[in-house]
Order: sequence, then C-alpha cells, then structure tokens
Amino acid sequence: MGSSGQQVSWKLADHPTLPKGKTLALIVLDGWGEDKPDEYNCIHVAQTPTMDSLKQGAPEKWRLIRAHGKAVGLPTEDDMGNSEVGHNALGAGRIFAQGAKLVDIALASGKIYEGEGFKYISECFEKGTLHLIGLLSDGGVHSRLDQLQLLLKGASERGAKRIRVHILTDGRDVLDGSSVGFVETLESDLAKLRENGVDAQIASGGGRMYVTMDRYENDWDVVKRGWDAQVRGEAPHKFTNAVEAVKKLRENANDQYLPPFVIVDENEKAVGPIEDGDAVVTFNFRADRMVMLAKALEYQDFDKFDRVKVPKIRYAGMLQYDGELKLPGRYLVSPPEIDRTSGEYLVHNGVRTFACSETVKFGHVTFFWNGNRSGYFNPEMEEYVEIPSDVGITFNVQPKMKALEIGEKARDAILSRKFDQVRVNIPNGDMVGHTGDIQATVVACKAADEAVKMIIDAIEQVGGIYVVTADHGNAEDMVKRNKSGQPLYDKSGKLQILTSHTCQPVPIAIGGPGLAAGVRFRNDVPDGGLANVAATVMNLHGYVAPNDYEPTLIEVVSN
Ligand SMILES: O=C(O)[C@@H](CO)OP(=O)(O)O
Ligand SMILES: [Mn+2]
Ligand SMILES: [Mn+2]
Repeated sequence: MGSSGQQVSWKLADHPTLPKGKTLALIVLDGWGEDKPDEYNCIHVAQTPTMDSLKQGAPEKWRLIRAHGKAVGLPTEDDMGNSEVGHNALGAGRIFAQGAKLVDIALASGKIYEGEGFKYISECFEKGTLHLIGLLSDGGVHSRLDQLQLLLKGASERGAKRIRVHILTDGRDVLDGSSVGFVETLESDLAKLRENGVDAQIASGGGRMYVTMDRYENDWDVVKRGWDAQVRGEAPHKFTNAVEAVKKLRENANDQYLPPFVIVDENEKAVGPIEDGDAVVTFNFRADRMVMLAKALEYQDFDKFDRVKVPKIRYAGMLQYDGELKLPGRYLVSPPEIDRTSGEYLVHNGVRTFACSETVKFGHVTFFWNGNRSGYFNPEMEEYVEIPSDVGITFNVQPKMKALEIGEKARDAILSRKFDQVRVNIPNGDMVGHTGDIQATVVACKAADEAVKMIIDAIEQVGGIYVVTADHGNAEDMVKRNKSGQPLYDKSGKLQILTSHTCQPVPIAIGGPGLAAGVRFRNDVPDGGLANVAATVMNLHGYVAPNDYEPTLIEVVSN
C-alpha cells in the first residue's frame, strides 16, 4: 500500500552528522502527563525511578511537549489530548485538522448535507427511519453533543421524519454521572422535534465500555450487546423513558459500564429497532471504537457474532474510519488525509520496524501511527505484535496490565538486532487512570516505569538510542479542580474524580549509548508538540525529515 495520487519521493536525505543503523526504541507511555506533585498525581505518588532519572537530563535530554488542543489538530485549546490525535501526530510529523474540527466546519458551512454520504442516507427519509448511534457527551474525544444536536436539526429540516437515537453513555471523557444530564438535554431536543412533527425518540442505550465501543477486536461481545439492542430491539433492561433508564441502571454501574437497555412503548414493544429501508449514521468522528460496529453494519460476510437480523440499510459513518479498508464506504465528512507518515518513509528508506502493544492499545502504534490505516506498508520490513489484553475486566483490577509482557517483547526485538526501530505503547497510566481508581493507578504507573526500564536496559546492551514520550495526560491528575487548582467536591462532599485525559504537556526524553555526542534538545522550539517527534526520530535514524514535517526537537552541537 502507499499514499495514493501524487508521486511521492520517498528517499530521505542523509542527516549531515547523525549516523544510521542504531537501534532505536520509541516508547509511548499512554496517558502520562506532567503536572504539579500532589496526592492526586499518581505518577508523582508512584515509584517511578526510571522516568525520574530521565527527568534529570533536562533541559538537554528531557523536556515537555504539547499534546492537546491545536498542537494536535483539535478545535480549541480547551480540548484535551487523546490517543487518536496524539498517535496520528507522533506518526505523521505534521498537524492535521482532526475529525472533531472537520465535522465542526462541515456542519457550520452546511457542506455536510451536500456530500455523497448525506444524499445516500437521505434517500431513506421518506419511508424509513434515520438511526443515529454514538457516544453521548461533550467530551470531544469520540463525538460531541453539539454536533449531534446540529445533525438532528439538519436532518429533520431535510426531510427525516422518523429519527431514533441509540445512545452510549460516557463517564470516561467527562465526569461519571454526567450521563443523566446529557440524556435530559437530548430528550428536550427530541421533544422540540416532536413538536415540529418529527417522530424522534431515544431507542436504546448502554455504557460505552460495555456496549458497542470496543476496539481492536478485543471483545466482540461488547459490540453484540449493542447490536442486539440497536438492531434487534432486545436487551435485558426495558424502560419507557431513557432518563429513568440511566438513573436506574446507575444504581449498579457507572456511566462507562451501564448495561444495554431498550426503550419500549406501552405494549412493551421496542420503539426503534433497525429495519429494512432505514438509514443509519454512527455519529462518532473518532475511528478506533467505531470500526467494529462499522464492520457489523457493512459487511455481508461477517462471522464475529451471530447478527440474527441483518436489515437492508443505508449506512454512513460520520467519517470514514479506516482508510485502508475504506470502511465505511459512505461517510458524511471526509477524514483528515494523513498521508506520507513517518512509518511509510522509514520503511522506504530501509528502516526495519517492530511495533507492539497489548490489544487495547495495539492500533495506537500501528493503525493511528500510520494515519488510520490498518495493515503493513511492507510486511518484509515490519513486524507488528499484539499481546492479548485481559477481557471483561476493568483495568483497576489488573493495573499492571501487560506492561511486563510488552517490555519483554520489545527487549527481545531489540536484542535480536533484527529491527532498527522498536516502537511500543505502554497503556497503564491511561487505561487504569480512566477507571478513576487512584490506588490502582499508582500501581499502574509503577508497572509502566518498570517496562520502560526493561526496554532502556536492552538499548544499553545493543548500544542503541531511546526516545521516551507520551500521547497525552491522564494519570498525573485524578481530580476535578477549580480554577485555582483546588480539588472539587460534589454536593454530598465527595471528591470529584477525574476519569478523563487532561490538557497537560507530556515529557520527552532521549538517551542511550548510541546517541551521538552533542545531540541535545534545541531551545528554539518552545512550543514543540507531538508532531515534532517524527522529524526528531528520523534524525536519530540518520535522516533529515521531509520539508513539510514539523521541525525536529534536536540539534547537534560540536564540543
Ligand atoms: O478509551 C478511549 O477511547 C479514549 C478516551 O475516550 O482514550 P485514549 O484516547 O487514550 O484511547
Ligand atoms: Mn492515549
Ligand atoms: Mn485514554
């Protein structure tokens, strides 16, 4: 595979001074930001001797880089970073306007309604129902409530007469418990539509981590639960009202893990299963957690679970989620064209690459890294290894996750000397941080630090180079705070736990016996962000990055 269209000159210029052939470990700690040390900073509380010692290298070998907002192509500086935009920037070396922003623009200009995708689904409006499936919050990581609101309005103005919304509650990009308010807001929007003669209702729901939004094929049961509710109108819990449903189900689960429910009428009949002739839109803009559902909705041949019912529908994604699989085939907004990623260049220049993580983050260092494309650029030059994640647990139960196994695989890849770049994502700070369990997150951070040590030790043995960084913050702040930084408490006096990512910068450290003398971080890229890492890494492989890449973070000074 390769970038389509224009002729690309893949040959990279040699770096004037830096040598080729050094084994380079590229370590991404997921959800590992830098923040002031206090008891809610799990990275500070945890024993992290390896990361602490790297920090001693500041400012020449350790610095902070931006990982949120405009530095990663998000609409505003209030947008926290996330894995998709973070790994896209790390891999692509440039800042692309990301899905969140592209959808905003398309909605504001009305272009979203003029494209192929909308025309395709709107042909069902006369006789069929429009189903909207997605994450209901204003988190801005996978979707945004205001975009859903505009889409509801726009579609009804353009002829959608019957609309059913299948909600997934969040509590991961926003505070746990906030689902109730989001459902209330949506209900009042739908009531207004009904006043205007549109038959609009919530049809089903469930928590994002238990219903529909699995990723990287970790657990198809998650998608099946959603399918049964959304398509078949079947779920263990039935309610006549969605606000009531969420309030009731929250008695035994948090927003992320609410069990599936369907909304039924007075005769116990589901109000909105998906039928022949209906249109379906998945309104998340982010790819990873929509790909599995997109496959279930789009593929004729499908054996991941028994769909039982496969209605003939017209389906469009908010975006196309996988550029290589062209999945889904129809979409409302064109995704960012993330082309000429560093991985593709390096493969063309003979850099042999090994990438590894456990399932829940596997696509981060492959799919996202390569610009939302699945598969290899050149299987002879690359090896991607996935370590199966634990299934069916929340990661505070196993906070060490597979950090050790990832470390071992990376170590073995380094020691084999078969690879020039060994790239890993270590998930702990993020995955455990999202559970809001502070004690477990401390254990998680320690485990991540140990994995880093294992990899750095292997680099020492082969005379290589390491680059250690992160994709966005999470574990460094576990509480919601007021403007002056004090932790906030809810009405009942309970500390408000922050399960989401943050807007904090992340560290980047370089080192290892293979790092040429005189290499250090420049001080003239103070606003450097994740997109500057690709050029930096190309330099450390002995190449100069393409001109349009964000500048390298390093310079070589002669002593
Ligand atoms: O779990 C996820 O989907 C997001 C948070 O919504 O986290 P990350 O961006 O780190 O993958
Ligand atoms: Mn992440
Ligand atoms: Mn995360």
